[in-house]
Amino acid sequence: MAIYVYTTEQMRALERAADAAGHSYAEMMEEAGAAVARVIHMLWPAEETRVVVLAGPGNNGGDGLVAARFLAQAGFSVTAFLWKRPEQDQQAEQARATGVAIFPAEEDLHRLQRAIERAHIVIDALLGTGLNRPIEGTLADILKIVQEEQKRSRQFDDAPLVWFTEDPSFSIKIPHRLSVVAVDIPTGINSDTGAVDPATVPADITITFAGPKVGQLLSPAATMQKAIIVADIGIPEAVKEASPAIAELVTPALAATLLPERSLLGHKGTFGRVLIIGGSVNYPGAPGLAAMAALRSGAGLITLGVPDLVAMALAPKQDLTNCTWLMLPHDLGALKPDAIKVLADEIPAYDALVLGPGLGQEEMTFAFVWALLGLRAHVAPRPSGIGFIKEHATPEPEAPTLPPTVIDADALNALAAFDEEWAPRLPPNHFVLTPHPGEMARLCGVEPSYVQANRLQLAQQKAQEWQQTVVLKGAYTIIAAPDGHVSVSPFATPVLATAGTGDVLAGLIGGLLAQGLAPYDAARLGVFLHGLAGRLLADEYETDRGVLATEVAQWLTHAISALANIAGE
Ligand SMILES: NC(=O)C1=CN([C@@H]2O[C@H](COP(=O)(O)OP(=O)(O)OC[C@H]3O[C@@H](n4cnc5c(N)ncnc54)[C@H](O)[C@@H]3O)[C@@H](O)[C@H]2O)[C@H](O)CC1
Ligand SMILES: [K+]
Repeated sequence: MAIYVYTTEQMRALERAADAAGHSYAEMMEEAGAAVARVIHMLWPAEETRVVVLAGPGNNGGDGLVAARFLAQAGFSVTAFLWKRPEQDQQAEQARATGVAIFPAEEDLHRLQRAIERAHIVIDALLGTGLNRPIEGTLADILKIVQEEQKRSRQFDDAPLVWFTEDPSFSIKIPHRLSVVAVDIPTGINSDTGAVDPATVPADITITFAGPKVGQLLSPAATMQKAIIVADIGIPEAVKEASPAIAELVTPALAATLLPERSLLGHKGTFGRVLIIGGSVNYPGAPGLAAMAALRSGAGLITLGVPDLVAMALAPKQDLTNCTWLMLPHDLGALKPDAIKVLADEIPAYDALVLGPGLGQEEMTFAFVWALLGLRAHVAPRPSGIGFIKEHATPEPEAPTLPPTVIDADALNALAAFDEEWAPRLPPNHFVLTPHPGEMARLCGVEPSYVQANRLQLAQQKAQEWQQTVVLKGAYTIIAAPDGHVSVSPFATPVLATAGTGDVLAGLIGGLLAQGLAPYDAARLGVFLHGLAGRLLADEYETDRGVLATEVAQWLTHAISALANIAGE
């Protein structure tokens, strides 16, 4: 079952279409509330748990009251406070009939405060996607009460950011006393832009309906939600497939379908050869990390094309004894255009290339990148002829035809530094560009803040303009295809925010390209496995800091195994 990411308008259209197809609004609300209750019941024991539901004027409040009813029926002790919602409201009446104590919030904030002080769970059902103005007055007062109590009680710091469907594959950490569970989105988050009202209370668990709203995945909203669970509210598959969405979420099920088949009769040639080109004196480790990841991806043969002194430093490293080496011409440890001569003969033997990790930003290295990509013929420095001796001009090698290639790190900076249009000169749908926001900003000639504020749209627009797959890294990494399709990674883990993890991702995608995946699919699967490895490591260490990029590379094998198990289910 595919999960899509929606704008607020797309979500409303989807609900309209579901309603028209016979799945009424009332049924959707019923399912939404039931899902919230189900998740809570899965994680907390009913008998000992006191729940306070804060219900607002719209459908979000309705969902909350449906959840209140199901929770009361399951044996939880439930109190609901209505804000701007009549007490005779249908959902409130039904909840009351099952034993939910209901009070108007406005009239007695002290009672509300006392209830929250004694509660284990606060359900935030005040506002959902209907937010349309700044939060003030009583609503701000209510949220302040929750926030203060949350601060007093919480152990929030290391809880990992996770994303999963209603069948949780990862642990959720429950803060010691008070947890905040948001219905659909935390109140105050703009579901389109990701803007956050200062009154917003961060949620430990957000249960979002049908699919994530795009704003949830953008900054700063992404930081206001820890675990996000996508709950099915019964919208028929056919309606979902026919309705527009802004992106697709890379779910475990989707990633599993992308795993390359493995023939029993395979040999190392079957599984593809990857050539990693990078490295410089200042960054000797980066190509090594890419190679480790390519090895772990299942590719058959990995070669590192690096300056010899980088090879000396890397060759003894444990995993890298499994690689072969290609020494490339360099000046003081920086690759130079002459490297093309060596590469021209070698490249036809490879199924994929990774270009960039650790290259450095020397002018001659950029010239090498341009020449390799066929952007500009390499002009050899003229030998200083003496006297009458005739210059013997060696013919310049043509830029070799490249296999599918990952362009990463300083190779992206080389593209950004190219003084003409590079995109039209590259064969279309042949490259995966893996910029982080800073590199993306340079490539697009905009500020990094602009990239972050427009992540999804910018990646989509540029992938189409450049006719290549773009992986815009960061929390909820975006993968955009040349044909306009966009996928979003479900992972937003700080584990991966450490030096070298980008090199690991580049090598991994390269390894998947070598196994025959198309650029967009290699990128989607690579980003997923990379995030999953980080997630598994965070669970293993029970912390989301201090994990090394080498470990992320090593754990790719665990990630692949976990995913293969999902695929086998
Ligand atoms: N996704 C689905 O298929 C389903 C979603 N459901 C839930 O419905 C909400 C959206 O409901 P809606 O009634 O449109 O909006 P809200 O409940 O968020 O509230 C709107 C309400 O609040 C007023 N308002 C907006 N901003 C403010 C503000 N800053 N201060 C005060 N008042 C404000 C506005 O004027 C309206 O009166 C969605 O999130 C889901 O939870 C369905 O229930 C199931 C199907
Ligand atoms: K909410």
